[in-house]
Amino acid sequence: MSKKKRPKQRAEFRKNYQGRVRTGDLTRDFHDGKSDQLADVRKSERVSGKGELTRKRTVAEDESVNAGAGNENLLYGRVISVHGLKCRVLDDQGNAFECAIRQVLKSMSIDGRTAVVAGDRVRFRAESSIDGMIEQVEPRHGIISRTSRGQQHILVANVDYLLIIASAASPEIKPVLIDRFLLTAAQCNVQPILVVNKVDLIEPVLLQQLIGVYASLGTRVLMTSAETGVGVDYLRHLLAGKQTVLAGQSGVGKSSLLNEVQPGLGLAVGRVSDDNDKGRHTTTASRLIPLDAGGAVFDTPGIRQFKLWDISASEVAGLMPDLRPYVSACRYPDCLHLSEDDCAVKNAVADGRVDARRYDAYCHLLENDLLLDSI
Ligand SMILES: Nc1nc2c(ncn2[C@@H]2O[C@H](COP(=O)(O)OP(=O)(O)OP(=O)(O)O)[C@@H](O)[C@H]2O)c(=O)[nH]1
Ligand SMILES: [Zn+2]
Repeated sequence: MSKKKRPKQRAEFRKNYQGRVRTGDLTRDFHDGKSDQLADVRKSERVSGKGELTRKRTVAEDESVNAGAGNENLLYGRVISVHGLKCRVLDDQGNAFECAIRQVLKSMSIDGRTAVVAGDRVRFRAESSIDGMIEQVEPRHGIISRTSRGQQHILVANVDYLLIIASAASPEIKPVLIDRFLLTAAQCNVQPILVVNKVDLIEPVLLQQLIGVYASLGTRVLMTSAETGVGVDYLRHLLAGKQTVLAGQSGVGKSSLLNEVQPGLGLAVGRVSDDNDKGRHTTTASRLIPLDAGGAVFDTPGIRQFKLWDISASEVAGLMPDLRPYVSACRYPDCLHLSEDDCAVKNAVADGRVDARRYDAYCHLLENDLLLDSI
């Protein structure tokens, strides 16, 4: 085989391999947090030389050999963060490695920046106890991204849940922030979970109306207290085996809740300053927190407070499940449902088919987040 033909063949191998294996054993096992077990299964099948899995894996090995290295000694890991050409990777035992990216992976991506992204499941070669080389990247699902100058920039991949944490008090609950995160979840096709923490600070009945609105949209809503432990068991149960990204402003209790979900984590907890009712961003670096029950929580400052980067004003109503049914009935295809005549969304609000508070939320999002930016 001539050297020139190799990249094409590799691409074909990759295509076949991805199509047949990705949605099956590798990805699922990772989500179940059973990669050690999987490694054992593979080892035994390698010995027996039989079975589907062995055959598929051989293709993968060929691919790696083509890339210039065998993969018997590759470790599984998850990328925590990417800094230029280096990635910080956590292996399945929780050891951290600084990894470079194999050139062939870089050249396969159209945009060099997305060859490897935070959240990626990778196989890498340990070159010392702290350094390594990423050889393979598993296919992605649940991508949270933004687009800048026409290019998609992935912030984190392989996300099952966007955990939107708000606090009932101190800082006070801000529905606008919740709405913004919900839109992002809808746009990225990631399931949102709304957690209202610090319920020990108020009469829970005061939250009933707000929670009712979100629950009626089909959003899962939990009330928790890191202080008293209310709702923590259920949260732990939900997060088990899933890849979760945290969102929520500073001081709402993200670290405190995680410390309760997994006792012994010992994450630093900040103090909400009295003067402005804001937290202080105790946590500034990206972190990946593997959970004992499988899965992991991904916490990165860039995502916690993100804005509506990629959503245009005309898309918002279509991303709100209660407004969506009326959008296509509008007279003008580019209707913003604000001041246009004979607007189906406004008519639905007028006769009570859409909750007026939700329409207010819609106007607020548009006016504060989107229209101002574009003026
Ligand atoms: N009363 C009460 N206080 C809480 C609760 N959860 C957290 N706190 C307090 O709120 C403050 C902020 O908590 P953190 O866990 O640091 O909040 P965070 O969201 O991780 O903040 P950043 O790291 O700045 O983003 C601390 O003083 C916590 O003790 C709760 O359920 N009830
Ligand atoms: Zn309209």
